[in-house]
Amino acid sequence: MTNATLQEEKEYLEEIKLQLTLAVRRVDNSVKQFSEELREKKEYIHEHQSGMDEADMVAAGQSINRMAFTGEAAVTRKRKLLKLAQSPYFGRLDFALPGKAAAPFYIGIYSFYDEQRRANLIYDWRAPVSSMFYDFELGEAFYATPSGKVRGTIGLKRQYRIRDGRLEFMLDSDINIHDDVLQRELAKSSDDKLKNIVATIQRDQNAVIRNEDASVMVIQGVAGSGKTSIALHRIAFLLYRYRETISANDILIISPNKVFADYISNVLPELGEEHIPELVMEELAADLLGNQFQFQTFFEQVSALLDRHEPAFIERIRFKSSFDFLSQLNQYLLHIENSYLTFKELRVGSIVVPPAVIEQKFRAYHRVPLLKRFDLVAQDVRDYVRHAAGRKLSGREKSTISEAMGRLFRLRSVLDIYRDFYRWIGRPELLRLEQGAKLEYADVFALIYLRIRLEGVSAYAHVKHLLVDEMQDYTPVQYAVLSRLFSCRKTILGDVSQTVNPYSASSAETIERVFPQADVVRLYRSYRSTVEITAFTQRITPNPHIIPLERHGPPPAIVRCNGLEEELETVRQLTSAFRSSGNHSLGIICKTQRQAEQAFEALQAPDVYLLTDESSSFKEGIIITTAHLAKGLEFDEVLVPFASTRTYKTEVDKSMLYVACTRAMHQLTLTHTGELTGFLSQQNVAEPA
Ligand SMILES: Nc1ncnc2c1ncn2[C@@H]1O[C@H](COP(=O)(O)OP(=O)(O)OP(=O)(O)O)[C@@H](O)[C@H]1O
Repeated sequence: MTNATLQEEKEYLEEIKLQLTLAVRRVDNSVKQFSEELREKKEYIHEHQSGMDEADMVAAGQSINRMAFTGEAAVTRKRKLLKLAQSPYFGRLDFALPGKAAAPFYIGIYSFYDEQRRANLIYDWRAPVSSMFYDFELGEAFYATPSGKVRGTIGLKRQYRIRDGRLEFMLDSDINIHDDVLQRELAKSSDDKLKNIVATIQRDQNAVIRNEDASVMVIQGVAGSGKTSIALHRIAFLLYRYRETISANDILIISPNKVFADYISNVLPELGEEHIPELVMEELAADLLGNQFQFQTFFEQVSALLDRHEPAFIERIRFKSSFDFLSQLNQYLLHIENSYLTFKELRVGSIVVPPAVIEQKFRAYHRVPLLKRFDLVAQDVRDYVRHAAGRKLSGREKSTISEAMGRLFRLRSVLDIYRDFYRWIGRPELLRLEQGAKLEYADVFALIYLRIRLEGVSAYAHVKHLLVDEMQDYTPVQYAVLSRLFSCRKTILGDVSQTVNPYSASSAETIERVFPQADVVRLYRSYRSTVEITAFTQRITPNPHIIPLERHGPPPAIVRCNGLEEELETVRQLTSAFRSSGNHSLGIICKTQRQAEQAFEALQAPDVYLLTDESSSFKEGIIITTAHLAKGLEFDEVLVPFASTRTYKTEVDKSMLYVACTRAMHQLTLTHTGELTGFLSQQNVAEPA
């Protein structure tokens, strides 16, 4: 790149910054004018209140609201302009239509339209033309618009990093997409929550983000492949593409816990979108059960599995996480409808209602959920009797009819029906419903499913796009519930290797059985960890398809200690070493909550935070937590204490170890007392320095 080019680009940047400053000034002026008008209007109303009738007041109120709304829009615009001024664009494409001269397109996080020049100075990364930045190198290219494909040639593709209004570097990319820039981005340390990746979105990721066709999109991607990032960018894309019909409030994110929800909460605002409503699975469950039942949470279920190896408990979970369970529930629903109804003759005064009449009325409502039909049939039978008798019915006659309809079906409540299901399949031992005890987590969604099928639930009909993260931890019955509650488009993502409960893990294939129309995308490139860390984690749960990005760092270390005291002292030392390293975040990830508390006690420092299932926000710096809660998060450095064979021995333990180790970006250390866990063979492990 020549100095002249650099000079030109610097001048162009200054010019854009100037235009942005002028635009900010214009917004400021208009805001000032608005508030002035608003003040005058309010004063006017105040003074003339007595002479105004109701219609005048309503009109005045509306005009104030309109002004306030316009004022808010101006504030949002100003915020975007100021953000652009820090980093106006990250890419440029020179694109020529056939037979025409090439024109530059600068691409940034938002678009910037200069009203004075009537020109788009910056294109939003989501604009149709910007897709070529991610999809093509130099040469022939095209982009799709709602009215068809536009073809042409890319003559130049340039990348920039502009921070605080200063050009830090720029690169012409004529070979492969952004590898250099991507490397630089990934090598940085993270001190914060998940960030936007607009400048370095990869081609396969872009295809997922911009997919407009899939009604259900399932993304199965290895650890660190950018699933969560992509899903959030996809939401931003959909909000832009369908801005006339979808707003932030029409989207729902189902996340595994509050900490995760907080961890991902920055990305959309960074992309200029509002905060998206989110629900934790358990909140959804409580809502759907009408807060009638106390139930075990997923976290408690997993903790119970970690604490004790109880075959009957495992068997219950395993069965209720199978696709077969869902099929049997469906069969049972058909069965009760066909076999549990007894239609008997009904006498009301001198009128006889034959069973066939009742049955025919009942069957006519086959689209209505079973338990909702009885009232409707009762109404019809009342009409029938009234008609036959040629008079009004007494209160007592009406209740005779209602009671008789209630006796048509021998089970009263959804819970009774659920209990009966286990008798029907001949496995009553699979349901543990002790008086006063909490409902087991594995039963929660089965009960909800029956409730939806038998009583109908119409909540959440307003949602226009559903995002489900950590899909591996939800079972077919949970997906069946989601499918019935949310008829909208869905993006579902996760990694079956990162389950925290191997007895209830769902793979993309399982989910496809519930959503046969799903488009399944698989991502194998891993961006988070160094090659050394990825190679290490592959020893726990191998995946021959994983492709780590070529980025190197120190090999993971395993430190053997002589006794608990020494191990805790080692953790203390490693934490001190972290404080003086260049890294910004350290995750000390344990298997159980108890171990996390123990490590926390031992460290006792003001800059160390303990994250528990009660925590509601992500903290920066040094965090002690469990693998379950660390799922989905990442840290510059990860420390896994107690990596002995005593701690990590079962299948569930292995999942935890894999999740814990895959959280590390640059550095990973494990400590243990006694024999090292069998999930890590000793070979290739570097001894600690
Ligand atoms: N195209 C990209 N450019 C820059 N960084 C990227 C890109 N794709 C992913 N990353 C980074 O890789 C890391 C992992 O991303 P993310 O957490 O979205 O992955 P994930 O697949 O959801 O991970 P996991 O399943 O292991 O929790 C993040 O730091 C993210 O910023």
